Amino acid sequence: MVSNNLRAGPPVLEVEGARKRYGATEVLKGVSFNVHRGEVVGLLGPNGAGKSTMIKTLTGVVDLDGGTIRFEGTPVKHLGAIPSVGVMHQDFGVIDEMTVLENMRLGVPALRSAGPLLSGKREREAVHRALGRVGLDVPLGALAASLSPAERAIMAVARLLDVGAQFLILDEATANLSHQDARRLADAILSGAGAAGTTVLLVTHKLSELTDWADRAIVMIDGVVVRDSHVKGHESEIVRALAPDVERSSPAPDSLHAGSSGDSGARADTLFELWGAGTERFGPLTLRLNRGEVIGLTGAASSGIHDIGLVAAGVRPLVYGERKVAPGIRVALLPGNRETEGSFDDLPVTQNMTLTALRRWRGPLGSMRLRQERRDARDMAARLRVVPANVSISQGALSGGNQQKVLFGRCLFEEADVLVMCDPTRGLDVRTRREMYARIGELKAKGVGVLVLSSDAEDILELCDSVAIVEDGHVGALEDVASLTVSELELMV
Ligand SMILES: Nc1ncnc2c1ncn2[C@@H]1O[C@H](COP(=O)(O)OP(=O)(O)OP(=O)(O)O)[C@@H](O)[C@H]1O
Repeated sequence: MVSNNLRAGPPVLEVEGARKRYGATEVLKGVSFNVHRGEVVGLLGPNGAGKSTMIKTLTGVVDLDGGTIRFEGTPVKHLGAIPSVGVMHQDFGVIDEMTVLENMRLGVPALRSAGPLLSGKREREAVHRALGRVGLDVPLGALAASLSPAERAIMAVARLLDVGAQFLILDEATANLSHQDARRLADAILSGAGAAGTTVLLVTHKLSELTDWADRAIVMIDGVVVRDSHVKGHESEIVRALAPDVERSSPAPDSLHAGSSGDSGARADTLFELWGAGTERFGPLTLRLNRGEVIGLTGAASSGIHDIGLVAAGVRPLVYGERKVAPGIRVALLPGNRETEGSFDDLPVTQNMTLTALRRWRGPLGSMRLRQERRDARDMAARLRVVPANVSISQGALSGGNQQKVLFGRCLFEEADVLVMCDPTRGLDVRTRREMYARIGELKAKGVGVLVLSSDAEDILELCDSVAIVEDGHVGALEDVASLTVSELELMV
């Protein structure tokens, strides 16, 4: 796919011996690396390795305790105020309620006519030019909310490049994008007019993005850089550095699908149905989920798949159609957007894990068995390898991937018959992703029915028996996953 034609120039960014601790926890233990002009460098590492902390020190969100940062040869405290540095996070910094034009002109000096009056014409021309540079053709009056995820991301890049950014830090910015959308974004950044000198530092867990896009990979583990090499020709060594035991811990496809073969004791009775169901965002959808079955619905995050998840879990009401849950069946939800839908930063990890299953720890007189609750949370954290393993700390002190493990632990505590999982592996490292697949395989083998709503092709291929594509809220026919390859699925989404 795209490649940055320019040969790597001198180092733009040099980080030497970066150290950072949060209280007693030393998170960065002397991190050193550099990034050359025109390079695309992937910063990778397991959940909790310190990648976000490294980016936060680079962008000035938190201060380093020790070490140095040099930008274009000059020592700096951080890169936060340097105009040629642009940072993009998962939400792209786009405001949904504003138009494309308004988003593009946010925070930049207004273009005026001769006097103090704003020149609408000059503003529109400037935005047209900026969007043209990244090949984005969207109406300037359209609300950002109406754009596809790829368009929103590309618009955000256009805005950064327009204000002179040449060094882009993408901090898991592609986590919510499908493979195809991430490619479009890469194309926009690296193939856009004048993009030859653009340098990219890319934090990602998606190995496909690394191989598609990056020249070099820096692997961090436990606060230090353990590997720094070109990507091409070193792919398997990079995977091994990231997850030494991934092959061993990877579940065999047969064990993942044991539930549907009937040899696991799972019965093929119906747990849950949607009949001609829909809201203003999707539908009509008819779907039947049986015991031990995993059904996937895939499409871009904006396609309505998460809305289907909320409706399926009974969290959001249907506008039309019917949702039928067999008597006594419990449905648990892993929400798609933990930041706004169910992760409570200020509450301890224990409560984040247990809050939807408190009945488990209720004593005979209704009082809570708090010690048992904490003990169970500690066991669950150990089982899911939450790091750090201290369940008394606040959820907000965990890395994103570890927060996701806590929410998965919450689903497991619910002992539900139906699990509705929206983008279950978002932000998970390679090994943890494999472990989650294995855990879901175990649930399936026990007869739990799982509905996976994911824009990640690997989730669908590893977990699901059948899949339907969702496009602009329209749900296609269910297809047998066994007949699909990764690339076929990626092309479909
Ligand atoms: N505000 C905080 N207070 C205390 N500890 C923190 C805080 N933020 C992060 N940590 C700890 O620092 C370590 C590194 O976290 P960081 O978010 O940098 O990891 P990461 O590599 O980005 O992980 P992920 O891939 O899961 O996003 C973790 O152990 C985390 O618990």
